[in-house]
Amino acid sequence: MHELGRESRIGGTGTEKARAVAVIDLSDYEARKAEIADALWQAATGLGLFQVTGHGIPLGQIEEAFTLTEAFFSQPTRAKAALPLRPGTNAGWEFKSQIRPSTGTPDQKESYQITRPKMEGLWPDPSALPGFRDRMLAFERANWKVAMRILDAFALKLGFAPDFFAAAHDPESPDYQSTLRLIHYLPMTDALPEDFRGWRASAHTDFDCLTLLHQKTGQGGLQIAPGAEAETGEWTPVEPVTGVITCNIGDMLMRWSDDRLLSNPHRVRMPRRDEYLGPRYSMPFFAQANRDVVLQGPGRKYPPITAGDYIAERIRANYDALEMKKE
Ligand SMILES: O=C(O)CCC(=O)C(=O)O
Ligand SMILES: [Fe+2]
Repeated sequence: MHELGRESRIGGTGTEKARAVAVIDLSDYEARKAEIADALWQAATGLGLFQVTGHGIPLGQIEEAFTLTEAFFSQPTRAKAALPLRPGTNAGWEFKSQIRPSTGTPDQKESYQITRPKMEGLWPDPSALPGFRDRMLAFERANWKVAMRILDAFALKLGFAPDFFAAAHDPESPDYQSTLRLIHYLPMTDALPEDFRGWRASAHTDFDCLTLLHQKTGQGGLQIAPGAEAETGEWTPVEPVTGVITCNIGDMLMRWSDDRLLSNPHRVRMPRRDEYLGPRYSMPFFAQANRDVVLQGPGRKYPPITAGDYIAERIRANYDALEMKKE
């Protein structure tokens, strides 16, 4: 698949290049829909990444989710290992197991993923983390609502009916495959010189339609490179601000929009020795159409494929690229 060919060419270090990242206010959405849709479209067809404010998720709810995330990862390894990532799903805990074709090295992180229909037996012990399950499910739903609002603006521009994307991401369906991922990037306080050479998350594009990423003020490192610039290596830093949601287009929506909305490579670099060396926490929500939904763009540029088959193909292509790297 062509997305993968690109991913395996973008693993170099590159340079930094400042570019404006659009910050779009979503408040008073119904009354300002046309104007907001214009701003979202412009950003999503350009850099493929933008930030939103006025999204309706209270700051207190985001901060509470970060606090629960830190509490989750501070549990003993044995408690987390009892909730292992289930193969073929985005549900459960993993430690340094995500290897990207861009570098062939594991991301220096642990993560815990919540995908509604796949969580049986994968919730932490409520006596260790009271309220975790209910609060995280409420946070997941709050993110879903923001994602559906943004996707609705794209539907308007693409000529799809209102609520087209909400139906495609129906959370009550057993085929629901949108995911809230909690991430803990390891601290670098006691790191050896060679540890600074790796990546917290090496360059990749997301598989989904739209990613909503929560970052924390002071815990930076995210960079994006639009289009061909990933290959020439000019990466733009994205400022982390607690409460501001960073959004990027994923491969599924790029295909579904006949390549009009752009899924661009991004990565999380290691801190430099003179920067903040503590842990980094982030919480991306991946809006990914339900498995049974058929993806077909308005201009029919690509043959129809179900979202389930599309993801399976992407996972297989990633695996093959990694096998080639080993040879
Ligand atoms: O943690 C971040 O800032 C980005 C994470 C990311 O790109 C991903 O998990 O796909
Ligand atoms: Fe990503």
